[in-house]
Amino acid sequence: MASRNPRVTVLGGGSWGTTIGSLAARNTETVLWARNEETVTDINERSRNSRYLQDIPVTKTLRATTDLEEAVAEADVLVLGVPSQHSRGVLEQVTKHVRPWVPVVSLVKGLEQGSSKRMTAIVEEVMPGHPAGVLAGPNIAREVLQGYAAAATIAMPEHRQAEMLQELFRTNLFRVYTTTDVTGVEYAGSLKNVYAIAVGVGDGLEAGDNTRAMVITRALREMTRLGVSLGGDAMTFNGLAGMGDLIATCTSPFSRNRTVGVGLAQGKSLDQIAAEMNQVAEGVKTVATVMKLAAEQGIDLPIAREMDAVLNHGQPVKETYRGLLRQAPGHEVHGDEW
Ligand SMILES: NC(=O)C1=CN([C@@H]2O[C@H](COP(=O)(O)OP(=O)(O)OC[C@H]3O[C@@H](n4cnc5c(N)ncnc54)[C@H](O)[C@@H]3O)[C@@H](O)[C@H]2O)C=CC1
Ligand SMILES: O=C(CO)COP(=O)(O)O
Repeated sequence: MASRNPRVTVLGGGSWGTTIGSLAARNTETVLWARNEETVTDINERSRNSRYLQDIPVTKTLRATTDLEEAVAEADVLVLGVPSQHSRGVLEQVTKHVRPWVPVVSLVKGLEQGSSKRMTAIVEEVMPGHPAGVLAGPNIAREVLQGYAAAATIAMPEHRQAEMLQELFRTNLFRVYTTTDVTGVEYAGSLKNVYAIAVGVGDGLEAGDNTRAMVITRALREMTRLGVSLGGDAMTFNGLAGMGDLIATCTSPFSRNRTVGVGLAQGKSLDQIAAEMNQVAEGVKTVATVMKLAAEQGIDLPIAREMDAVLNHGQPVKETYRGLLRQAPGHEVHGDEW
């Protein structure tokens, strides 16, 4: 890393890219690349991103630009903050302008449709030689930006690099832990969205607090079974990126994924929900990929399967919990049942 203060460049001017940019700008020089001119002007002139984060102020020194080449050419650290289905395209645009040793930290909680790849695998493909990692945890953007205490974990293949990057993102109120389990953190972050939709469906059907706790707990088991079989560490799923984020996303009224589930239970169509929200809910597209990965691993994921049936195969939402309750429970820890 450079001897001057490292420059962080965040790609993506949505709610989370802006929030992470704001945190990093407290510690070091930070540039945010957004494609929307109004967002750039809003950040540069008013220290706001009102489109995504209403009137919550961002750090005054955070600078934004629509010029991708200018944003990345001098970067010492690249942060990927665009939704999963657009990440490859953005990385392809930036790769020729970035210096070869620059690490890439993904904020993305989704998998690429078709290839089923995690974002760090895409970085390795599109930007070979760049160290690739991920920052994830229970981090509802607006709460972090408002300054409520929160924590996340940064995963890099080399622990020393995770420790260096930790310093760029942490503040008194945003605690950044380190790990080398990139695979586990990425799968945990992506999988929890699918289960937040399931919990939203339960909440929308007014199924009650015990049901919510049951689904969250059994969801964690499903996430862990798939994530471990794909190479993640089981302990990661019990940590901030797993259990922590599952709790936040399944219970927060601000979660977009949970909101999708609530909307479906209220009889809204996916198009209607997407139009009302105007933000990404990664779990909607992740569920089919998760089913594909589970089939390849020979693992049954009953809760995810019900969400796939609702989202992709026209199953009426009211059938969801009926379907699950028909299954007999097995061994709590070792069983394959939900
Ligand atoms: N919002 C949150 O609380 C958190 C979000 N995340 C994850 O961060 C990632 C980004 O999500 P958000 O910022 O919340 O999304 P968002 O919906 O708030 O914003 C997405 C941003 O990406 C931009 N974008 C979309 N396609 C693009 C393209 N082809 N080129 C350039 N820019 C493009 C949009 O213009 C928008 O600025 C997602 O994977 C999400 O799961 C992770 C932690 C917290
Ligand atoms: O990842 C998040 C919180 O950690 C944000 O969740 P949603 O995308 O469901 O809003």
